[in-house]
Amino acid sequence: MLEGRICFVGAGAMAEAILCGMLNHKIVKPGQISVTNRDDRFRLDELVYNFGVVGDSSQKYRSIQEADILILAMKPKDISTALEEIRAYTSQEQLVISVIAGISTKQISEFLGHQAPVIRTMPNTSAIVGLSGTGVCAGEFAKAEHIQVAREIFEAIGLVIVTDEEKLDAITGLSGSGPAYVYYLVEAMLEGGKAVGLSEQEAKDLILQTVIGAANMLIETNESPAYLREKVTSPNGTTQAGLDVLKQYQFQEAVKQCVVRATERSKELGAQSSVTLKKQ
Ligand SMILES: NC(=O)C1=CN([C@@H]2O[C@H](COP(=O)(O)OP(=O)(O)OC[C@H]3O[C@@H](n4cnc5c(N)ncnc54)[C@H](O)[C@@H]3O)[C@@H](O)[C@H]2O)C=CC1
Ligand SMILES: O=C(O)[C@@H]1CCC=N1
Repeated sequence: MLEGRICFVGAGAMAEAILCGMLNHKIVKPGQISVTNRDDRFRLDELVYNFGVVGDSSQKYRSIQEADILILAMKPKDISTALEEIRAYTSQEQLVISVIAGISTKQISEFLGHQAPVIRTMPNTSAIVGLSGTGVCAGEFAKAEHIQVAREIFEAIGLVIVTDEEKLDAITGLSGSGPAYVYYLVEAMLEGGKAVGLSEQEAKDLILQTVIGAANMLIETNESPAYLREKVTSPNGTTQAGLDVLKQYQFQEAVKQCVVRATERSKELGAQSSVTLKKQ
């Protein structure tokens, strides 16, 4: 169990995924968690109703002030306004954990204007089912004990890799955004299944089992994806015919460039926020 109070600043999809994962894994009680956002009290009511957390918009600053851990979960474009509004209610005694794409620990410290320990993370929405892959790194003022707290939170919602901050943009482009790439593939396979005469339900059931089966094969056999692919591919068989079409459309290069571009975008989001900070 984690001790103390946790306050989410930003109460959208990612905040919900993390708090849902933490509660499912019972590392905190609902009463330890507060949720705050800019001004949408209906959204807070929804989280209070669904999870039993604390979400009284009239107590926003008090929730922030009384928190031991602040989890920053607003969009990168909103961080400067958000921290400008709340920084007077934050202190160096608090641990600040960010899930925001592209924003460095140094930028967060500059926005806060004090030396609170900052941990930058990049989870993904599979946190809801306890299967996030999360990259975690420490900022200048964070110590091993702070990494340990972040590890405890994010291990409750999946796998954690503690790493250097220079890798966080890459983790954002690979596994932060990664679930969307897999869903996109599933969408395409659904269309394929329907094009060859399966019903939507038949195609969906078979695709999901195929994705789960392939993921489990990768984990349990510890074989490379290339080796496992070759085992499926009989010479001149059906898989070979299908993969030839993927090659024709440069599937592997497209996916590689997708990760590269998403990583670049993470860096751009950070750079855009620095510009906002300088203008203040
Ligand atoms: N959705 C995803 O798959 C992932 C998102 N992230 C990161 O998580 C962060 C949040 O993303 P989502 O939850 O998807 O966004 P969202 O749009 O669902 O939620 C954003 C929340 O921030 C709040 N907010 C906006 N301005 C604010 C302000 N000035 N003060 C306080 N709260 C404010 C909004 O009211 C909303 O509750 C982003 O920075 C994103 O980069 C990280 C990993 C995965
Ligand atoms: O698309 C985004 O910017 C966020 C960050 C990682 C996943 N979603």
